[in-house]
Amino acid sequence: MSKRNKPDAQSFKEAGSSFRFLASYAKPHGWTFAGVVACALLGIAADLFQPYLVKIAIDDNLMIGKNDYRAIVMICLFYAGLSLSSLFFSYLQNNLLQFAGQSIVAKIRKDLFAHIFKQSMSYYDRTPSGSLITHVSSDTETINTFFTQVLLSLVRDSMTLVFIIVMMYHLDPTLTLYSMIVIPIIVLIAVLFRKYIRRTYQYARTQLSQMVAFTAENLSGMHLIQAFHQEKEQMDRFADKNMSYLRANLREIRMSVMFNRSFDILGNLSVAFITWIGGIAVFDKAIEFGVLYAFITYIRQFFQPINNITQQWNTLQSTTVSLNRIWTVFSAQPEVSDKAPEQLQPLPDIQGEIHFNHVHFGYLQDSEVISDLELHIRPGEMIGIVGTTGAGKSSLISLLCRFYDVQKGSILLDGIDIRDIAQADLHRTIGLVQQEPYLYAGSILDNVRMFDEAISEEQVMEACRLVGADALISRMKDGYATRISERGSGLSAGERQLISFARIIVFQPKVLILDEATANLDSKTEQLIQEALHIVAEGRTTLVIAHRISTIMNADRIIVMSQGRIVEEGNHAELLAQQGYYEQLYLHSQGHLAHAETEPNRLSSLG
Ligand SMILES: Nc1ncnc2c1ncn2[C@@H]1O[C@H](COP(=O)(O)OP(=O)(O)OP(=O)(O)O)[C@@H](O)[C@H]1O
Repeated sequence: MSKRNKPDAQSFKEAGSSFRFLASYAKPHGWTFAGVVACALLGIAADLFQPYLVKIAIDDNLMIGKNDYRAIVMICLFYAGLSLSSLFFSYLQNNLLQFAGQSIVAKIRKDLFAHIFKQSMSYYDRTPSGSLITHVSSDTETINTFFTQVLLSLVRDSMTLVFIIVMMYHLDPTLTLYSMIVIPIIVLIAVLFRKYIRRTYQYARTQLSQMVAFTAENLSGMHLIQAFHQEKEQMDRFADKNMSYLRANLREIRMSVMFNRSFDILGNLSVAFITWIGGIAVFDKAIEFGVLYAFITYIRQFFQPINNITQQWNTLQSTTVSLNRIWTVFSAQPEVSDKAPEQLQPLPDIQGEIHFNHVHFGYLQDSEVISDLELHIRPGEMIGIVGTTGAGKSSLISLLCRFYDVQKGSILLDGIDIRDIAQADLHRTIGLVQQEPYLYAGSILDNVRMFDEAISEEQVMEACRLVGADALISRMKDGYATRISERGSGLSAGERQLISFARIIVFQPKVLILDEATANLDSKTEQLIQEALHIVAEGRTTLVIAHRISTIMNADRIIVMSQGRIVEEGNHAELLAQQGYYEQLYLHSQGHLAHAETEPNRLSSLG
């Protein structure tokens, strides 16, 4: 075995941990599994007693010319009874196992979804959403197959094997020993194929997950793809991935077929071998004919469970792979987490004072995007944030929302370090409106109150009236009950924005953040949004990131950022008077490009 393929202690440890994790989910269903084992035992006994009944009929009746019709009829009735009981127990066993398997998987899926939700933004930065979809959907489904197929086969078929060996030994120990010659060959074939099947299976799963991830990414970026006429390129890339998955699947199937056929051949050879050895024994009168008949029936039945167990090998491989992937998700600890409850500070009546206290932050080690940033915001103040692309404006907001933790320095809300506040409390205090507000598939009413039934329809209508969205909602076919589809398609950018403003009014956060909220709007809609913004910002500390200077011209204070630092600060008039970067941005936004270009390009040379 090459060094690369050698399972190291770590991989055994991981497989052990993930199966222990699965066992913890299976534990509450212990009694159901006990029921499954009991049903399997009774079903197998009913099955395996049947050849023995025929042996009794042959050796104790037919072969000795007893001609006891009553005994033959009784044997036949008993035989039929055993068949029916076997059917009944197998039905019961399947149902119990399905119940346990489905319940376990539903619980894992629920916990997995909750665990993914707990992760910090950095986790989503490095984990493609497509792979998370695969974990929640198909990986959990594989675990279900493990319970309903693999476990069923392991329980039922391994018990069948033991029963058959016991019955064969009872009939004739010598023939049993001859039959057992095949066992080392079976082990050899299993070991030989094991390594290859595992590798091909893992490869196929990786191809599938790449294809799903690619599909998910394309669906979320569909606007961009169509706008840039990227359909053909994306189709070609998809076709490549699809083809790789097809090839990987075919390779895996080829391996499985070879594996299964090897067992069939082995089974047929064993029957021929036993017929030969057993036939000689019958000629020599060493055994009775009925014994040989029962023996051949058992040896045929002997290969069935072995074949079943080995057929489950693929599923076992896939379960290991899926389980490891799910386990990896469960092992991920959120980088941003709440302190112990006793260390958390309660949020009293928040005033909305914010202090960025010499904050340093970078997404990657040794690459700061916020450098020693110091900013003090008074309660109720409206702050405009402008700056060049990549200056760190959105990162600053992400830090305030605690999507990431600062690396040095601190952020204080009313004097409390936000790391000492429960995230749920912090997020209730801060309202975030983004350039593309997220809307759920549902009614307008539910979108404004975010499915919180405690918020009445009147409150929602009042909020919409305040931000000027009421008139447009009333014009819609079903008013507030109008259903909007995923991400709010069917509504204009301005309408989506107004709905997200109404949300702010309803949830009453003390701090309001608008991240480029008016960037996508035409000037008429922007005017509408500006008016709504003034209403929404009333009595709240407000931070507005804007590309258009017009959005923040009236802010109490404007900060200009570049390369993670504040380079200018003041109100609109003060900043213009400084004739610095702000003035340049202002001239750009006013369309005075010619003037701006005569100036040295100070914005891009900042830092
Ligand atoms: N999730 C992320 N992972 C790694 N780097 C990031 C991430 N988000 C932003 N950055 C980088 O951090 C820097 C600051 O980005 P940020 O989005 O804060 O700038 P910005 O001022 O909001 O820019 P824009 O006006 O273009 O939105 C940029 O260099 C950007 O590439």
